[in-house]
Amino acid sequence: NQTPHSSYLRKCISLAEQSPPRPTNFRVGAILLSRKDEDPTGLEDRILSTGYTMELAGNTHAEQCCFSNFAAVHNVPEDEVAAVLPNEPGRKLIMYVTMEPCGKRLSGNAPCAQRIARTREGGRRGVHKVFFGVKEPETFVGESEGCRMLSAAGIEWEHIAGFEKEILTVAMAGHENSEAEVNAALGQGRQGTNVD
Ligand SMILES: Nc1nc(=O)c(N)c(NC[C@H](O)[C@H](O)[C@H](O)COP(=O)(O)O)[nH]1
Ligand SMILES: [Zn+2]
Repeated sequence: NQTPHSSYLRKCISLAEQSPPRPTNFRVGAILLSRKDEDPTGLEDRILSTGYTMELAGNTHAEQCCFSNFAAVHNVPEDEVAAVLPNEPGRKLIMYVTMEPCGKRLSGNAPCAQRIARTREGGRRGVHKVFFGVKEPETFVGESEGCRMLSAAGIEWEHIAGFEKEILTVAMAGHENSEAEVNAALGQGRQGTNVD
């Protein structure tokens, strides 16, 4: 199967490993790219931006940094990124994230599913699909709402199995008893399901 998902998730894990460990969030990595329609191999992908948790100042999430970095290159603030994202016929915007985009944040900051949904403002196609390696564990906000919010915004999502333990180990490295938390999250039985 010549899908590029595994190599992108491995790249996202490397990004997540650059995130400073904290007990109050997860270390996550994200990639934004443009993919040619009908190109399952991803050989014609164009990487647009990357991000990892707390890459940028403040309590920032990987997906948020991914958009902020792209917006900065185009001299607009992150909340105007929709206007500068490519909107080309024959190509679609795709995101790879180690973890399901958050639907709620304990800090109250705008969740990433909302930021992703906002890329479709102004009738632009915005992000078409999000691939992630794990559902968000229930550590902070209980049952995650991210996938439901993406679906509600007409954005497809898909869980790519096979990297759960690795992704969770990186994500929870700053947590107390992280090993036990990783195993609990793996056992939650929510990993590996494609239904939200
Ligand atoms: N998809 C995703 N990318 C991230 O970069 C990140 N850190 C999380 N983490 C989700 C988790 O639910 C929140 O980190 C907590 O709810 C605390 O909220 P804050 O991060 O302080 O806003 N999720
Ligand atoms: Zn988030």
